[in-house]
Amino acid sequence: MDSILSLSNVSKSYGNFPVLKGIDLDIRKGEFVAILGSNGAGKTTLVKIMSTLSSPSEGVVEISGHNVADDPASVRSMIGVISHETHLYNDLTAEENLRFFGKMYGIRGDGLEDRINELLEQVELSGRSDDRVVTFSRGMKQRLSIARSLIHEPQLLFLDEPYTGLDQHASRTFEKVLQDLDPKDTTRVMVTHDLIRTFQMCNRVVILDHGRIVFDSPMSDVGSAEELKEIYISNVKSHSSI
Ligand SMILES: Nc1ncnc2c1ncn2[C@@H]1O[C@H](COP(=O)(O)OP(=O)(O)OP(=O)(O)O)[C@@H](O)[C@H]1O
Repeated sequence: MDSILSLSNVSKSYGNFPVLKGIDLDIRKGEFVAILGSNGAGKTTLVKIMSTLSSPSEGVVEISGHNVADDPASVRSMIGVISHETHLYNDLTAEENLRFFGKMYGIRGDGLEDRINELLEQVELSGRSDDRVVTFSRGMKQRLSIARSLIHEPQLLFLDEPYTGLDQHASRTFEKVLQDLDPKDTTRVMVTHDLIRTFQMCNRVVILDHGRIVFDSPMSDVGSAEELKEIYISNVKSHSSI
């Protein structure tokens, strides 16, 4: 399969403190990659660099052959990001938020309205489409943020602990949204601490420890969630987060 995301010798330091150290990673179209690691391992920093929200101190990031540093605008139209920050406007309604982001990506007319309705239904917010986001609970904001990230049908979706704030029902709804994405159309990279979900959903696992990749394997080579936990523990020097 073709490569969609490639990192060569990517490093990042904050002042004198190195957070990422010489990361080489190649992600192929259609993969669902989990990035695991303990608190402070550098996972969010890595995702921010992959998704153009932060620049590396050294190294090159390419998305579909575009160098992210030279051509961030082209790259942004190809990617979606779900993180702790919802990037929603509190004073706009759910529908107005999605319309705003859709237009930003150049989607217009009936196509945009259909897409908004489809996504609101998928994240089970159709009944609240005309309510302002300021009246939403945290979990509802997170669900709308999921719809926002998918409005332009991104080829590459980054998920940084996407289950934060979702209750059991909303987590299942979200899993269904994720599973309904055709892997041919959407490559996924997810940071998570949830080893059971990782084992069930992802087809590749990358473990980061102290800013380096210490394990990278297809999930088909991992026998069970229990085995994944053992692999995690044996590869991570401090494992307070599991
Ligand atoms: N803007 C910043 N300025 C200075 N240091 C930072 C900044 N952002 C992150 N760091 C530091 O970089 C290291 C890696 O942080 P990062 O958020 O990438 O970790 P993480 O693996 O995502 O952790 P967690 O599991 O807790 O979310 C931490 O030591 C953190 O304190």
